[in-house]
Amino acid sequence: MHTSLTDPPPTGTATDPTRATAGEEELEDQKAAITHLGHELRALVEATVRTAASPDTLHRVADGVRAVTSQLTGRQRSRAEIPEVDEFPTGTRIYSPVTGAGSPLAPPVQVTPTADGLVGHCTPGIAHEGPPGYGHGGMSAMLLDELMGRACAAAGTPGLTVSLQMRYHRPVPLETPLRILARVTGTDDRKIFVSGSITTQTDPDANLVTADGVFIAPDPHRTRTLFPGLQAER
Ligand SMILES: CCCCCCCC(=O)SCCNC(=O)CCNC(=O)[C@H](O)C(C)(C)COP(=O)(O)OP(=O)(O)OC[C@H]1O[C@@H](n2cnc3c(N)ncnc32)[C@H](O)[C@@H]1OP(=O)(O)O
Repeated sequence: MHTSLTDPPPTGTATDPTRATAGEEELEDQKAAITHLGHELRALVEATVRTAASPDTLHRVADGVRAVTSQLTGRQRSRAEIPEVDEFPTGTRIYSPVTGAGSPLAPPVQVTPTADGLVGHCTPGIAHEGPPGYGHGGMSAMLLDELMGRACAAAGTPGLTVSLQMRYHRPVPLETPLRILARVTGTDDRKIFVSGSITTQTDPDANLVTADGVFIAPDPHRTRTLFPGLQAER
């Protein structure tokens, strides 16, 4: 299972049963619309980094994009605000630059639980290029950081990365379905030890990138200072 830029736009996302309120239908509509826009923006980003269009065309498109951007008016989300459609810290983050269906930066990774952690699937495009034809090393770190962080939350203890040790074994091919694994390997008080790997889906035994990370569950007394959006909305 993976998504690519050529897939049709996905519709909607999983429903959080704790949100069975009068606004649920509106939230689902909002998620579907955010997902639709994210899909089109990812296609724009990919077309932008692949095109060989003339300067005239690029200027014309840039003016068109500016006109489109100016339509996204009205209230803007503040820095610490958690979108109403999110299920922070354990579920969907719709604008995540890794998994967010609404983010033009995200491949986006589809995450599924496994027996002992999480598996992610995605197909990065040329927009995520480092060496010609291969993924950017920072992109691999971002994929693993997110999946490993989510593995902490899935194991019951959301945490923040304090250390991420990366090992790049082979270049990560672009436009190739990838598999990202993450699992918690141990805990010590607030410290959570996590490992992760990236392979292609067709050759899951050949590690391209591996990582070991330490995550820290924030001191419960400081969580609301770190994330004031939780205080306001949850
Ligand atoms: C919803 C899922 C989303 C997933 C997103 C992906 C994850 C992310 O990208 S998170 C963003 C990147 N990370 C950050 O911004 C974190 C920045 N760091 C911090 O804010 C703080 O270090 C914080 C809040 C995590 C911990 O601070 P604090 O509560 O003061 O912890 P502190 O008392 O210093 O350390 C706790 C323990 O961790 C240990 N520790 C701290 N840093 C490290 C480290 N780099 N390596 C190993 N151990 C460490 C300490 O030694 C201490 O251990 P012990 O209790 O045995 O002495």
